[in-house]
Formats: sequence, structure tokens, C-alpha cells
Amino acid sequence: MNIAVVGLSHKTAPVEVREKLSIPEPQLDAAIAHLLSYPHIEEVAILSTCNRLEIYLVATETQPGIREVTQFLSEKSKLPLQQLRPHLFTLIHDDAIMHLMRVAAGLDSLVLGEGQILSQVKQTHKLSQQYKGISRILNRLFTQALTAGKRVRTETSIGTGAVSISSAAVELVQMKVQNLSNYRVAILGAGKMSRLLVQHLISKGANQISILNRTLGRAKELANQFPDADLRIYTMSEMMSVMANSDIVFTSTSATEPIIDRAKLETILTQSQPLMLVDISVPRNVATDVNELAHIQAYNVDDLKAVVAQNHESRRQMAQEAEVLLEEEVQAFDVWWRSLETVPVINCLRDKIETIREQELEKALSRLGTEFADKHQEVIEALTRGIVNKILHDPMVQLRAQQDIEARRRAMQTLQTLFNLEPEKNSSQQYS
Ligand SMILES: NC(=O)c1ccc[n+]([C@@H]2O[C@H](COP(=O)([O-])OP(=O)(O)OC[C@H]3O[C@@H](n4cnc5c(N)ncnc54)[C@H](OP(=O)(O)O)[C@@H]3O)[C@@H](O)[C@H]2O)c1
Repeated sequence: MNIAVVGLSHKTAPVEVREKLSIPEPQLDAAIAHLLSYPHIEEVAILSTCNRLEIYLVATETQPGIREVTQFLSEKSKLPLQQLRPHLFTLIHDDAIMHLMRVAAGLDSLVLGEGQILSQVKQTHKLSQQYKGISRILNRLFTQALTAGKRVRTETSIGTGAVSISSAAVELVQMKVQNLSNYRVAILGAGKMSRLLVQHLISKGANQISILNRTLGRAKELANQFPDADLRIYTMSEMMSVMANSDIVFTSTSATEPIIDRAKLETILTQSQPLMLVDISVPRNVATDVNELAHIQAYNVDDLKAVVAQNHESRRQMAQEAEVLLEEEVQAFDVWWRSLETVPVINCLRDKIETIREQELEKALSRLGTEFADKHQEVIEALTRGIVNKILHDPMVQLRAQQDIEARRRAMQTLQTLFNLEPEKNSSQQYS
């Protein structure tokens, strides 16, 4: 039994590959069920964000489990394995555990230390539980990773400063245009990233902002969060006319197909009309053919790398503080993981003692007669259970807490000899 992660991220794959592997929320249930149907996969969790698609698994046999996930990714993306493989990374056990901790802490993000990833990991944990992808092992790992992520945000300085993909996108635009107050800005979408866009645009001096959304209610809600800004709101049906009257358009919707392409722009823009498009969505909202138009400047999430390079430099020191803290959380998970090898011996001992308790109780009750048994069975049952549990408590706790592997194995062996136990064969190797 082992933990592994197979996936790709902004570090290993460009946006045109990442978007092929994005698994939107409505498809998660089916994807988890599909992965669990493979013979070597016991538990699975899928983390799908704009920067990564990572599949965490517990495999009965590591390499076959990894092969099954790789096969799934190839089918899902419709990319042949030879084409997909150069973009994939695979990490096993300790490396996979540390990786999830780093991801949750924002240390593997394009924008180092951004906070959105922690809620995305939380959502992955929640949905993987809901769709029954994870049980004991990944549940524990995700819980520990979320603790690690929260600690990094509260106990180190990396969480300070509101950095996000949205802030980087605004920074990119500001580098290009200097004074944002002179430009008409439109934002397509009114979700979490759009809210951050509005916040950063306002803080950088933009004052002509339009928000367009599929549902007007959500755009209104967003505008209401910035009562001092004069935000204009529209439904998507007005997209073309609003864009025709904009200088800069940000796109941040969860649409799975492009909503802007060359043909659409040609119908609204004059030949010399400039327009800057900044698409932070994955899958992308802007088709690549817009680059064929002379006065269009189009950027996507991968173009933010240049902006965030500066951010990385200044935040690297803070990231080092966080790494120390993550080591502690990996260690805590490791202690738990190693304690799992005691489970078969503990179960075996419990079963044996429980059988003795039941047999002795039955004998005693039959000696005491039915009248006594009917009246007092519950009390005697509770009494014997209480005695057994109290006697077993300390040895069980001591055994699980023993961190020295050799000492723990010796203790398990002693228990087996003294109580003549026969735990399942090979079960002590099951978790190594
Ligand atoms: N969350 C992050 O940290 C993060 C970071 C970088 C990039 N991104 C990318 O940014 C995009 C938005 O993410 P988010 O977190 O802001 O999502 P979100 O909070 O769930 O909001 C989704 C937005 O997309 C709109 N939408 C969904 N399907 C649409 C469709 N078919 N056509 C037009 N609009 C549609 C929704 O409109 P309604 O209100 O009408 O449903 C809503 O405004 C995604 O592509 C995501 O990958 C997210």
C-alpha cells in the first residue's frame, strides 16, 4: 500500500495542455468512480485548478496504480501517452505527501503564497469525501495538509499581502498601460477571481469598470461589495457592445469553451481599434486566433510568469520559513502512517480478548440463572466491556505512539508471543 500523486502543473505543462485535463466540478463524481474501478486504486482525490490537475491515490501496488492513473489521463485528454508523458510528474509516498503540503501552503503556486489554493484543496477534500473517493489514508493526508496550509498562512509572513492570479493580472496590465484611470475596463465573470480583479483594479486607480456576467444577480452582488466604486453591470448578452467600448477586457469565467474569438471581435472592432485581452481562465475563455488581429494584445495565465518572477524573488525567504513548518506536518503524518502497521496486531488482540469476554460472560450468566440475567445483563455487559477497554487502553496507546520502528516491531512481536496471536499474514508489511 502506498500514496502517490500523478499530475501536471504550470511548472510542467503549458495552458493548452492543462486545459485539456481540467476536470470541472460536475464531472468529478464520474471521474472518481472511473478511477476507483481500476484494480490497483484504493483511494483517490482529484485536485483540478487553473494551475494544476493532480490525482492523489492510495495504490495496493504502486507502479500498476500509477499506470492506471496515467492511462486515465491520456483517455481524458485524448492525448496519446507519448505526447502527455513529458508533461506529467509522478511522486511517491514521502515526496507525494510533502508535495500536497507545499501545494496547500501556496508554495507550489504560480503566484508564490497565494491563498486561493488552500480553499481549492479544502474543496477537493470535501468533494472526494462526498463522492467516496477517499477513506482513511487520504482523508488523514488532506486533513494534515489543510492544517499545514493554515499554519503557513497564520504563522509565517508568506500569507501577508493580497497576492493572487488576479493581482498578477492587474499588475501585468499596469506595466503595459501605466495609468489605469485613463482606460475603460470590462470584466467577464463575477466569481471569486473577478472579485479580486475588481479589488486590485480599484486599488490601482481604475475607475471605469464594467462587470458582465451570465446571471445579473451575481454581478449585482459583486458590485454591492464595492459601494464606493461606480461599477457598471451587464449580462453576457451585452458582451459585444460593452467590449466594443472597452480598452481592456479581463476574462475569468468557468466556461469550458472560448467565449471570445477572432470572428466575434471582427464584428465589433474597427481595423485600427486596439484592445487588450487578459484571460485568467483555464480552460481559456479567449481563442488563440484573436492574435491574428493586428491591434489585439492578448495574454493568458502563462503570460503572468514574467510578472510573478519578481514576486518570487522577494517571497523566497518567507517560503523558507514555511518549509520548516511543513516538515513538522509531514513528520506528524508519518508518525500516524507508521502507526498503521500496528493495526492488525491490535485488532487481533482485541478480537481475542473480546471472544474471551463473551464466552466468560455467557458462562457466568447461565450460572446466575435467567431471572438474574434478564434483570442485570446490561450492567454486567457494561462492566466487563469497561474492564477490557481500560486494560487494553494503555498498551494500545503505547504501541501506536512508539516512534522507533524497531522498538515498535519488538513490542508487536512480544504481544503476539505472549497472547499467542496470529494477525493476518504479511499485514505488518502492508503499509511500508
Ligand atoms: N479560483 C482561483 O484561484 C483561480 C485562479 C486562477 C484562475 N482561475 C480561473 O478563473 C476562472 C474563474 O474562476 P473562479 O474561481 O472565479 O470561479 P467561480 O467563482 O466559480 O465563478 C465562475 C464564473 O464563471 C461564470 N460562468 C460559468 N460558466 C459559464 C459559461 N458557460 N459562460 C459564461 N460564464 C460562465 C459564472 O457565472 P454565473 O454567476 O452566471 O454562474 C461565474 O461568474 C476559472 O477558469 C478558473 O480556472 C481561478
